[in-house]
Amino acid sequence: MTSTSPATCDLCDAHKADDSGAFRVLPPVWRHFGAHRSFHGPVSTVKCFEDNTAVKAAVESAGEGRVLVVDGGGSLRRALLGGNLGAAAARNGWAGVVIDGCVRDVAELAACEVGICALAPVPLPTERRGEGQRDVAVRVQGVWVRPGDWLYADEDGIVVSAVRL
Ligand SMILES: O=C([O-])CC(=O)C(=O)O
Repeated sequence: MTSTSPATCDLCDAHKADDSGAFRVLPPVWRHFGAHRSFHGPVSTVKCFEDNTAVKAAVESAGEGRVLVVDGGGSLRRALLGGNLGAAAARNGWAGVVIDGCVRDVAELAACEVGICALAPVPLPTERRGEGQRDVAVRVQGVWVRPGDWLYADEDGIVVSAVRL
């Protein structure tokens, strides 16, 4: 799955003149934590803040090759995904998880056969209060990402498109 992902640089070469908003490049703030450094797929979203209830529910459901984009409000205080949820994402067929927020269990995540991008590691987990929204339009680092968009990630960065590229 991952070896066939188009390179983000090639996608940007092809779409660099696209000013329609259909093709978007996320700001370069991401670190890779999963075993897959190149991944792509249609987007499903979670919007939450320092509560990973909805992230847990999502990665414990069938991923079907999708990329879960988590708008965590950029919080650096709590980890929205760790080794258990990373393993669940891999087991349930998610292509990747992109978290505008933090992760933990870095060594365990490195062994998860899935793409995982986040801002940083932090060891403090969330407290689950049942909050969070699923499959709403989110803003990730200032860029709109919508369910059904296509996301492409590799070591050069992350791009999002309204259509499959
Ligand atoms: O359960 C959590 O909140 C995060 C975590 O540590 C894991 O996924 O293993």
